[in-house]
Amino acid sequence: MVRQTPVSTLVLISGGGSNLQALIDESRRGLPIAIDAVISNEPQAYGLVRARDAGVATRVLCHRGFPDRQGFDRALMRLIDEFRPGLILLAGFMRILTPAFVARYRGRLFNIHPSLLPDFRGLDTHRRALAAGVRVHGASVHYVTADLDGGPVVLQARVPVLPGDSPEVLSERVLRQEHVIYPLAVRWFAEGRLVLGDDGRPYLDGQVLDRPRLLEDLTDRNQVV
Ligand SMILES: Nc1nc2c(c(=O)[nH]1)N[C@@H](CN(C=O)c1ccc(C(=O)N[C@@H](CCC(=O)O)C(=O)O)cc1)CN2
Ligand SMILES: NCC(=O)N[C@@H]1O[C@H](COP(=O)([O-])[O-])[C@@H](O)[C@H]1O
Repeated sequence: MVRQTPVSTLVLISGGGSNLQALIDESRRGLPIAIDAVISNEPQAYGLVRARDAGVATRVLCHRGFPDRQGFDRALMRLIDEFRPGLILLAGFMRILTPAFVARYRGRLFNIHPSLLPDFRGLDTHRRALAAGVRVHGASVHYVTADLDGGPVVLQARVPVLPGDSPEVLSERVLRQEHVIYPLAVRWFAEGRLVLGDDGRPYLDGQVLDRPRLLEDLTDRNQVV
């Protein structure tokens, strides 16, 4: 049974918000989520402008105002819980979250990461991929756990690394794929098709995802939102 009621959703950002914009756009085209608020740890994040232009509530919680990571995360949890979301999406959110935070939102907390995990966890992925000489790069949607960028990956998209690519050119090629796979994975969750099992493994339509689905392998392309 595919759930149809839009899932209340919060999106956490730190920067430009292009993935946020893709989620806003797709929610207007039928993606069954209701983005109730966007929260940024950076007051100047352009994603806040995107949210306001879309009529989405915004909140700023600057991490610099807290003595430690735990204090910031406690305040962030209080703020999030005011909205009682069914889904929390990290979209260019640049803070490592504490184990208490990820435990509270287990199974309904996702991130979009600009590499083919488990390769290139962390930051600066495009420069590192070029330095490593990989021929294929890409993006991953994963559940967020205490293991930084180590949570179960549910969907990936691959892009070629071309001769002469700079980190900026490569990041744009990856970003275009991010804007496809994030809304698709979110749709799977919002429709009740994607769950995180008690065993810590992801299940799609009742079948364990023992490896990420690849966008290019999805025969039913109209699954692509
Ligand atoms: N507990 C987890 N927290 C976060 C995860 C995760 O999987 N588990 N994903 C990251 C997203 N991310 C990469 O996709 C990422 C973001 C930030 C950092 C990082 O080193 N942050 C520094 C500050 C960097 C800065 O302010 O520019 C920090 O928090 O000290 C690494 C990976 C989101 N959180
Ligand atoms: N480690 C987290 C991370 O690097 N996230 C990455 O930040 C970029 C900007 O996103 P945005 O345009 O959606 O703000 C995106 O490529 C996203 O994957």
